Amino acid sequence: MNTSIVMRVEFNKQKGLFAEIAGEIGQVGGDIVAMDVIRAGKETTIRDITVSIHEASVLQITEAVKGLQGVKLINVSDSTFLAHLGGKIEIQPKMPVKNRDDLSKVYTPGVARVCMAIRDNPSSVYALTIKRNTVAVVTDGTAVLGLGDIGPEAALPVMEGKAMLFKQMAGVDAFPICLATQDTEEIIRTVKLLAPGFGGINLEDISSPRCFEIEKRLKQEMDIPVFHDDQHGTAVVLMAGLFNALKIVGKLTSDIRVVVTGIGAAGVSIVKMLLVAGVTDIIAVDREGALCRTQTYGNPMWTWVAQQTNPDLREGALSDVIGGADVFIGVSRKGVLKVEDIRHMAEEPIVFAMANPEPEIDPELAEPYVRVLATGRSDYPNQINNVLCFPGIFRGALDCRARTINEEMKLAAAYAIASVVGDDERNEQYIIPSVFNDKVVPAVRKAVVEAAIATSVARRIPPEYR
Ligand SMILES: NC(=O)C1=CN([C@@H]2O[C@H](COP(=O)(O)OP(=O)(O)OC[C@H]3O[C@@H](n4cnc5c(N)ncnc54)[C@H](O)[C@@H]3O)[C@@H](O)[C@H]2O)C=CC1
Ligand SMILES: CC(=O)C(=O)O
Ligand SMILES: [Mg+2]
Repeated sequence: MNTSIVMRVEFNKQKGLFAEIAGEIGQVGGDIVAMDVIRAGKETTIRDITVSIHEASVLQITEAVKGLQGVKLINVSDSTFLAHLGGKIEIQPKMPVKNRDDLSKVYTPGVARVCMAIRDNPSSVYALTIKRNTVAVVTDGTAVLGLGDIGPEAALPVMEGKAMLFKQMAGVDAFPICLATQDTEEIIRTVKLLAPGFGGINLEDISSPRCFEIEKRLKQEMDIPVFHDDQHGTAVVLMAGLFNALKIVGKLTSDIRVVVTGIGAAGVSIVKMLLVAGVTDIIAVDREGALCRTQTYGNPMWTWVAQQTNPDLREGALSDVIGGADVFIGVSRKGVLKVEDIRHMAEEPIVFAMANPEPEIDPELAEPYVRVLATGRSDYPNQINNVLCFPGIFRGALDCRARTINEEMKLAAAYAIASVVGDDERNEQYIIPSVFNDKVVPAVRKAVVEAAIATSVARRIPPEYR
């Protein structure tokens, strides 16, 4: 991914040094996009040079400029880091507190009457506080993006980012909560203790298999919606892309064979959604090869998946079981899928290579052999990213005060995302709407509310349905 950096340099004007600086920047793939003169002396000048450059080359470019004779590199600022200075979100009051009268309403003594009203009628907390619009984004920092166990502090920028997107895309007030524990029971207890202030819980970047137990228990033991984004957000968006890809190749969910590789947080949820959507021929593959009900596994989720899938009891590595598959779905790691594997798939293969940041196969290698290709990346068409799901799904769940987010609501969200791509727009390069398409959140919200009402998990009927 490219970033933009600003390099403040001082150099002698007379010696053609700027050309040398520009040359070095160009050598390492940097693109000068702006330049500001900060000080222009008789002999020397100080300039801010703004450069667009691949993130991986930032160090190289600074070393190259530092190494030039007669050039002093005063400072380098990276726009990505600048965007994070002091954090990315804040709390804003809804009204100013200008005088004693205001103060006595929003705080003591007036607030006491509101507190007692909630004590007497606990459900009025939804009407009289932020609870109706709040989501806790909870992590323990153990599976952050594709970075692994980097700890709760290092996870905070991602959780702030999620909170930002919740607000910008769906008006949801989300709070980043990074827990200093990896103990399943402690996480469950802590989230339950936090619940009074929240209308929903978005679990994020908690490693598998602990994430399954944590989510299951919280769903059982709390009456607000709990949603593990890496499992279900990914599965919902993947299904949306799959529905549209199948329309392009003219195949039905009931007729396809799907190979899912990487049976972790995302993979398990994807298998569950494929089953709910009517796919019967699924082969789940992890490091040890195809999961098969003839085997026993230490991971109870693998045992469950093995029992629900692989009807022909196939065994072996990915390359042994991919022959004849209509669809490959990867949520594992870079390089797992080979061109040879794709060549053994059925006609018009569909490949979702979603490992971040590097997909299961280099898109350029795969492209000549596939009919539809999707990745998790923003620099290729068909980006599968859970940001298409979580803002709208929580907007809908909060608006109808759903007690849970069930399979029907997830499937409805997937169809809603797919429907944003019109029949006349859909093609191999466009199976999934952009994350900035403003039709996505309203479509997902509507579908989720309707599914919640239909399955009797809504505790409030929004005005438009009364
Ligand atoms: N595009 C998107 O929206 C999303 C992409 N992802 C990506 O999907 C990947 C998996 O994420 P999670 O499910 O959260 O991680 P996870 O750690 O829970 O699961 C990964 C699974 O892949 C398996 N695996 C690793 N190497 C393998 C190999 N060579 N062959 C077969 N299986 C292998 C692991 O054993 C594990 O079961 C990551 O790269 C992540 O960044 C995850 C969520 C959203
Ligand atoms: C996108 C996301 O949530 C992840 O990669 O973990
Ligand atoms: Mg995540």
